[in-house]
This record gives sequence, structure tokens and C-alpha cells, in this order.
Amino acid sequence: MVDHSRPTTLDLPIIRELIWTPYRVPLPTSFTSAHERLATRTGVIVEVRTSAGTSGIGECAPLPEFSGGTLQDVLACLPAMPQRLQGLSLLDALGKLDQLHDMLPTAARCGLETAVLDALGQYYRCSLATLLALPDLTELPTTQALELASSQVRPTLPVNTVIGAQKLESAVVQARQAAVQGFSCVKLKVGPQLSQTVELIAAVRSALGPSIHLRLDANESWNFEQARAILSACERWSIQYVEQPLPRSDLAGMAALRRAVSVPIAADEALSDLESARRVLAEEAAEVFVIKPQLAGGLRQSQQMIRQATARGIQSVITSTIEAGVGVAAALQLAAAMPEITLECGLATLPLLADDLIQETLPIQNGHIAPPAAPGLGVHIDRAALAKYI
Ligand SMILES: O=C(O)CCC(=O)c1ccccc1C(=O)O
Ligand SMILES: [Mg+2]
Repeated sequence: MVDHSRPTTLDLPIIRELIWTPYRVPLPTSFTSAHERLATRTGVIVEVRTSAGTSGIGECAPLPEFSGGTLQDVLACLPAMPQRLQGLSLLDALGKLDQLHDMLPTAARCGLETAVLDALGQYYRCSLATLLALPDLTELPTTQALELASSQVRPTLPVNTVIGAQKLESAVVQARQAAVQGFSCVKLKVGPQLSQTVELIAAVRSALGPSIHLRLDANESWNFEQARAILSACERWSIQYVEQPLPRSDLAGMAALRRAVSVPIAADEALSDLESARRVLAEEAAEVFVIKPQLAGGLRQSQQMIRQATARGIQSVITSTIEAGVGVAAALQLAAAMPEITLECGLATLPLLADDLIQETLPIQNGHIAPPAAPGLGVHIDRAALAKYI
């Protein structure tokens, strides 16, 4: 018997229009890592308008020092996209994005996919996290399947705060603040100077007390000997893990470092797509994956990389690239959809920006963020803010 109350693929909204708006948002206090001093975040907000009268939004925020292209690359690929996506149903548009995989910078794939999934979630009246928790996104879900997926979505996620590379005194002040604010995890950016770095880590650990997780991020700034020396000196400070201690291409070095020190090694810059994830796993170069949807090529591809890792006993965390609220909301939806993500995610970065460009607020409470529960992505563009930061 045919159930006429259920939507069919014939009813799926069609993409009528694709528009995009670049933004530039300052960071009131610039963010310093071993790669750079980030003082302004640039990116593009994309929007698909559908035959159902709905609009889906996404964010493309590339990070050239990682991988996956520049803002210019994103802006260069977008003009060809309306012609490719207009007239397609939302599910066909997802298939088309997969087909165009190699033509699109990872951040463009992420933003366009988010916008299509936002519109699809609004159509099914479920959150983007629920969509991602479905066993097969390419099939029309039954009401039962939607209910089951929705029951697997986590209502709130633990997140870490991040302390940029800087003077010991201000790092200690920020560590104390993090403890007062209720964070269960702090990430500290570190450089290659042995005694200075060990002193910094010891001071931050003592400001945090013994129970707050402390992870490090070297952003590729160490060589093997520096990494071994610093991490050996830090064994007693109980480090949760260190992100990308060695250059991204040195997978053999990372594997050797894993055997040489007890601090767990995480891959971040080394992960850019499914193939790189396979290599990191094959070389046993990391025991934690740091996944940034903007750099991994979107939410579904991030999901595949995380599942590959989980199958090999490797844990994953999802982090932002310090993008605006649209991209952070998408990353939160992904994290909420994946029960295997148990470590704190690096998604507490919106306070670094002068404006998050969204109408809603995504408050950080007691070291947790609740992904928006409204249908789709659950956040909406603050048009006035976007116009201001164009
Ligand atoms: O992980 C976090 O807490 C925040 C995200 C972060 O540190 C980051 C943000 C922008 C670019 C690179 C990185 C990084 O993890 O190296
Ligand atoms: Mg990192």
C-alpha cells in the first residue's frame, strides 16, 4: 500500500538559485599559532533558494596554510555552480557535489553541502545532525528512521577552549579563566623553544589543576629531536595529546615519535582528504584525528574519515578553522550526530571573532555547547552583520 502522507522524491525541493556573499571579520585579539598571526577571518556565505520557498545556508572558510585552496580559489569556482545546481532536487544536488569533487576547493564543498543539507533538514523538519545520523542520506527516510536517528543525536557537546601562543603570564591568566568558566579541556599552542615551552606547559598545568585536560598544538613547528625533548620533559604534566608535532608529510617521524614518547600524537595538518586519512592510518602515525570539516571537504567526507579512524581504534575530535557561526553550527551538527566523538571538540572559537554573522547565539556553558535543535542547520544569517563585514 502506498502511504500518500509521506514525501516522495518527486516532492523534493528543487534548487532555484545559488547566491554567495564574501565576508571579512576581524579578530579583536589576534590569534597566534606556529603558522601565523590571524587578525582577520575571511570567507564566503553561500545560500541555496529552493522551489519550496526555503533557503539553505553554508559557509566556505578556507585556510591556505593547511590545504584545500584559498579564498580566491573558492570565489573562482562559485560562478560556475548556479548552472550546475539549479534545477536539481536537493538529493541530486548532493550527488552532483560528489561528482564535482575534484573541481572544488574543500571549503567550497563544505559550504555548498551544508547549504543543501540545511534545506533538506528544513524539508524533513529535522536537524542537520539527525540527517547525518541516518544510515543512508541518499534515500528518503521513513518517520521511524528519522525518529531513531534523532534519538542518537547528542543535545550538548563538551568543547575545549584554546590559548594562542604568547607570553607565559597571559597564558596563565587565560588558563585560570578557563577553569573558572568550567571548561574540562584547554588546548595550548606551543612553539619549538625547549625550556620556554616546557616552562609554559608547566605553568599552564599548575594554573589548571590536575583534573582539566590539557592538549598541545605545535602546528608542525617541531623537528623530531625537539618533539622528543619537549614531550619527554612534559610526561609528568599529563598531556591529553599533541596535535601535529612534526611537519604533515613526516608520517614516518610521527609513527617513530609515538613509539618514543608516552604523550599521544594527533594528526591535524596531515589530514586533508580520505586518501591522507588512509595514509595516516596505514603508517600508524597518529592515535587521534583532528577533523576540520572546512578542510576535509565537508560534513559527509568528515564523517567517512572519522568512521575509518574509529574502525582502527583511533579517536577523533572535530574543530573549527575559526570560521563564523554558520560553519561552526555545521561542525556542531556533525559532532552531535557522531556518538564516537567523545573527546572535547575545538568548537569554542566564536568568541574570537568580532561578529559570528548569525542571528542566534551559540552560548558556551560550563564547557559545553548545544547544537541548534531547529530544523536544518538551525541558524540564520544576520543580514545587517553580513552587510557590515562585507
Ligand atoms: O582546536 C581548537 O580548539 C580551535 C581550532 C584551532 O586550534 C585552529 C584554528 C584555526 C586553524 C588551525 C587550528 C589548529 O587546530 O591548528
Ligand atoms: Mg591543530
